[in-house]
Amino acid sequence: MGVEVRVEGLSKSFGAQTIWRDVSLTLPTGEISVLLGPSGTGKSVFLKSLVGLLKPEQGKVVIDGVDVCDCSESKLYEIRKLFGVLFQDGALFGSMNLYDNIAFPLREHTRKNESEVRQVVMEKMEMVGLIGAESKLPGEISGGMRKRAGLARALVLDPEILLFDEPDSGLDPVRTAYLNQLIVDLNAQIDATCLIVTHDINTARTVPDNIGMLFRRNLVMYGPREVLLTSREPVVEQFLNGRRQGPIGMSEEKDAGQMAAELAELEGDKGVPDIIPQLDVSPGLPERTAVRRRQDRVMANLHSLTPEAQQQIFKSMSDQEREHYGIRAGVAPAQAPSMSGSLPQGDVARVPQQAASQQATRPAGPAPQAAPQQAPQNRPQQNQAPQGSAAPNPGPQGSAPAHGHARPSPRPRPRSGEPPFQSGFQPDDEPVSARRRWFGRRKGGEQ
Ligand SMILES: Nc1ncnc2c1ncn2[C@@H]1O[C@H](COP(=O)(O)OP(=O)(O)OP(=O)(O)O)[C@@H](O)[C@H]1O
Repeated sequence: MGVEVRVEGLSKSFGAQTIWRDVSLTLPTGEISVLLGPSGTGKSVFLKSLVGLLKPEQGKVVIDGVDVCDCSESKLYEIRKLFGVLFQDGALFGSMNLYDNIAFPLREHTRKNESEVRQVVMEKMEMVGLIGAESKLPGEISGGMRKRAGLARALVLDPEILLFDEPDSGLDPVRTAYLNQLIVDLNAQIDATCLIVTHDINTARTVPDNIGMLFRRNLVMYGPREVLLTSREPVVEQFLNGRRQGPIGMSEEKDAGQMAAELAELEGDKGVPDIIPQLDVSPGLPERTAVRRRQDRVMANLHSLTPEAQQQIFKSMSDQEREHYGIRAGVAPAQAPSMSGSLPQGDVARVPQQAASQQATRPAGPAPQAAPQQAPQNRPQQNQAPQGSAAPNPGPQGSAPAHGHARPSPRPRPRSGEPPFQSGFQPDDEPVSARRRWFGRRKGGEQ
C-alpha cells in the first residue's frame, strides 16, 4: 500500500529565477494525482524535489514522518526506496538489454541472488506486457515499449510512491490510452500513491483522482478531479480545453488586455461542463482500494467543493453509494465558492481545505439531481480524518468496517441499464485490449 506525501509551503528558485513558491498539497495514500501546467512552470522540478534530488529553499515534503528536504543522507536513501520513477524517455541504459535494465535496481539495491532477481524481473515484465523482449536493446524498440520497460524498472523495488514524468510524451493517442489503462491497472494491483506530470488533456480528464495545476510560479488549484474538470478558473479551463484564449500565452503569460478581450469572446461558451468518466480497472483485476478511501475523504469535505463539482460527484455514484452517504434527490448542493478568480491566488490551491471560508462569487449552476442529507450519524470517523489525507482503510471489500455497518462495494461494476456516468470504459474499448496485451496474453511485440 502507498504512503501519503504531504507538501507544505514548498518554494524553489534557481538563482534569481523563482520556479514556484509556497506550494502545499497532499497526495493521498494510494490515489492517482495529476500535475498540469504550461511548459517551464516547474513540474519536473517539483517531481525531483519530492525525491530529494533538488533542495527547495523553503517548506517541507513529509513522507512516512520524514521531511525529505531536511533529513540525513541515510534517511533520504531509505525514503528514496519508497519511490519508483518513470522518466520521460524511460532513462534506460542504451548498452544493456531490457532484462538487465530492469534488473539493475535489484542488483544495485538488494541482496537478491540471480534466481530471485529473475523472478522479480519476469513478473514485472509480464505486468507491462514485455515478455519475449528481454534481450532487446532500448535502441531496437519503439517509444511505447521503452516507456513500459522504464515502468517495469520503476516497479522492481515494489514502490509505494510512483512518479511519472510525462509518460505520454512521444506516444500517439492510442499508445497513450494503453499506457493510461496500464497505470490505472497497476494502481489497482499495488495501491501505490501515484503522481503523473502530463500535458495530455485526455490523461488529465480520465486517469486521476486529483488534479493540480502550476502557473505563474504558483499552484493555482489542487483538488478532486471533479473540481478542476468543472472549474471556471480561466487558466484551468484554458488548459483543460487546449484553447488559445486565456491567460496562457506562447511564452507562458499573456498581456492582460489581450487576455480580457479573449475571455470576453468566450463568455457565450459557458455551459456547465460534463465530465468524462474516470477510467475503471480492466476486468479480472481487483478494484482500486483508493477509490473507496477517496470517496470517504471527498464526501467528508463535500461542503467545501463547488456546486458543479458536487453535482458531478453525485452523478458518478451508484444508488447504493448515494444511500450509503445519505444523499437524496431534488435538493441543491451546498453553496461553495466558485474558485474562479484572478491569478495568482496561492490559497486556491488548498481548495478542499479552505474553500468553505471563501466568498461565493458566482451563482450556482443548474438544479442538481441530488444533494447530501445530514452527514450519516454512523460515520463520524471519516469526518475526523485530517482533511486532504486518506480516511482509514475500511477493510476488505464486502466485509464489515471497523465502525460496524455494511458498506457498498466500491465502484460497483456497470450493470446494463445504469446511466453512462457509472460505466467507465466498456468492454470493447481500447484499454481492455491493452490489458490483454500487457498482462501476458501476447508476447512483447512492437507497440
Ligand atoms: N538544475 C537546474 N538548474 C537551473 N535551472 C533549472 C534546473 N532545472 C530546471 N531548471 C529551470 O526550471 C524551469 C522549470 O523547468 P521544468 O523542467 O521543471 O519545467 P516543466 O514544467 O517540467 O516543463 P515541460 O513541461 O516543458 O517539461 C525551467 O526554466 C528550467 O530551465
